[in-house]
Amino acid sequence: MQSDMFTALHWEDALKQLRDNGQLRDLDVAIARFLQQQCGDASHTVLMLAALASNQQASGHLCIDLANPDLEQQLWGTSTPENVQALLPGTAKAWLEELEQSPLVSQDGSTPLVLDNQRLYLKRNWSQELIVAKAIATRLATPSGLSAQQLYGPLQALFPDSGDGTNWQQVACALASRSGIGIITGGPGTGKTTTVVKLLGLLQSLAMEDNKRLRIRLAAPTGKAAARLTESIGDQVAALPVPDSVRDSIPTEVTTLHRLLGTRPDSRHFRHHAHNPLHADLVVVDEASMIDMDMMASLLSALPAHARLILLGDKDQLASVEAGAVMGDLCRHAAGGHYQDSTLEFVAQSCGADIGHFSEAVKGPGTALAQCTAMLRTNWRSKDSPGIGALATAINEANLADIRNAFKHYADSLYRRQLTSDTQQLERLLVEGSAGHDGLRSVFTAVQTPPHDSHELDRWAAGLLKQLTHQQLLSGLRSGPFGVEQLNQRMTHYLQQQDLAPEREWYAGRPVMMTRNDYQLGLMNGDVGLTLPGTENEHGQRVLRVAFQLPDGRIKWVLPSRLDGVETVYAMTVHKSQGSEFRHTLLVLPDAPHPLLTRELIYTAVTRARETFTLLESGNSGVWDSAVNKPTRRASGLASRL
Ligand SMILES: Nc1ncnc2c1ncn2[C@@H]1O[C@H](COP(=O)(O)OP(=O)(O)OP(=O)(O)O)[C@@H](O)[C@H]1O
Repeated sequence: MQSDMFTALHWEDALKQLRDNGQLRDLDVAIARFLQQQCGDASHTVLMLAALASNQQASGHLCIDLANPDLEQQLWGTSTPENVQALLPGTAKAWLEELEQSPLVSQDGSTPLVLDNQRLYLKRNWSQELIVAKAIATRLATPSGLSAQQLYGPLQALFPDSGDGTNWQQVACALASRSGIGIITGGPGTGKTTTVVKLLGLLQSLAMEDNKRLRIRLAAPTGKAAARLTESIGDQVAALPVPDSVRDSIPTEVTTLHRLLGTRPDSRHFRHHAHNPLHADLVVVDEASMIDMDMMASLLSALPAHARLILLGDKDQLASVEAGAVMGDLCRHAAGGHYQDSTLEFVAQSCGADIGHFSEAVKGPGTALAQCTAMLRTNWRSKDSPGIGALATAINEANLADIRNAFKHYADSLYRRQLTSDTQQLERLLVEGSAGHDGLRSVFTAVQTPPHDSHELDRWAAGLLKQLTHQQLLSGLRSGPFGVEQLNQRMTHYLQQQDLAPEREWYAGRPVMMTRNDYQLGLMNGDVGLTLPGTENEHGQRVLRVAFQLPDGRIKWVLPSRLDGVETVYAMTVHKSQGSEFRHTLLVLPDAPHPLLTRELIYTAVTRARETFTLLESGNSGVWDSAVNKPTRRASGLASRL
């Protein structure tokens, strides 16, 4: 029995078995077959590892980290095949030796597989990681030419009330002014937008004093995130204590990264790249945790050498959907500071902050990257809803006792409900509203009475789209009884039972989400629209159209027949909710732990809530606890390269 198990299967049979088990995709199998054709005597181990390296991308990994003590977990997740030794015989040490001997593997990217520092990459992933690491290192090594003395006066003017403690926003501005890259991380409401607006004021003022004018571009990974930043940035720019000429030269329009780089129909290549760089001197990207390695490589390649890059985001949020955890890798040590003496001195001189006031930061021999990274630590918005902030902090610290206390202590903003056998309990919460927020009934009532004046339609639609964000149900999963697919079906059915929605695919009040980018329509994957009666046709009938809000705030009306990549969105995955905020967020958990339910996922769900958060548990509290105790680990070499 034992010897049978240890007899290696033929590589094709092993691949087939793993594909049949759902542990490899067709694409992964195709890659192994292609490599076998390239190199007839490729070993079983190399072909299997190639297929698994390809498959790792589906879990967000860039490579197989053969030195990872949890390698088995990385390769197989929670279901290591019983005959694993027959599928992939040997140990990581033996695999490394075989890989080193293989003509398909090199260290310099001259082969389809790359082995770099005990990490096995498909060449494309390795190249992207290298582009990102090199571009960041070059920017880190490029001093901005701005001295602490030059920064002092403007920083005092921009932060007049710094008080005695360390003003991390001011420090962030100083550090981001120092080299070709600045990274500002912080939880919701910590003032990332406020800080970056002041930073733009600072850098533009200094440039204009020098008779230059920075070409500034603002971007975010999704349309929704771009729209949200557009909404919040305008007022802040208007309030900047800088001369009008400086204020007027700071843009308030935020575009998506895809639009910034210039998508081309039917091509995955962008219009802007290393040989046709962006026309910009300063690029700010918000919600940077959503940027995957592929996009980061494209962005950095398209930046002209002199242009400064500022990344804003929350390092604790879910990593990007596609492979890589760039923001997490870049901010790995942000909480500790790790500032070198020269950095502390620069901050002391530019911010006028006594070194003693800087004691929150851990002084130490941090990397060059740490010297231009700042973490904002005070949640200014949570003054209105301190419960959300307390819960988010307790989740990040994986402190189950603090989590329980937060629910107890902030019982007016944090709710924990057990879903009972009453199967329509959840539907009622969403339709009638809960925790003091209106539900969908109010939206469905309002959509029945469009304004008579067609000029008012846009404003009406904008108001309803906003109303839709009062309350949002989130799930970490797509499938299963508490996955968004079934939740959306249940909601549709309930609305029909309540006579709020007719039994038709398209009806007034149906919220939909784009599931792919439609460049012709200018709508991006994740954009949410609301189906509404639009203008009257020649027969006096109102034709249904779907209203989307564009990043610049305008309303775009689209006929349902023009939309082929959309789905109903009464419930949304936590992944898709990134970049959005809702007054009341409800997170529903399945009745058993699931590999996709991680600490970052529930942190992201909780921090989507502006005012109140409701946890809906269909099983016992173990599901939530196990998610809190499961941080995401994505294999990548970016952090160690930097
Ligand atoms: N230093 C400060 N003092 C007082 N209020 C502040 C300060 N910084 C920011 N705020 C206020 O806190 C709120 C949140 O700030 P801001 O929008 O800049 O945070 P953010 O980190 O970009 O938030 P998010 O990404 O969650 O939207 C705003 O109302 C802002 O005016």
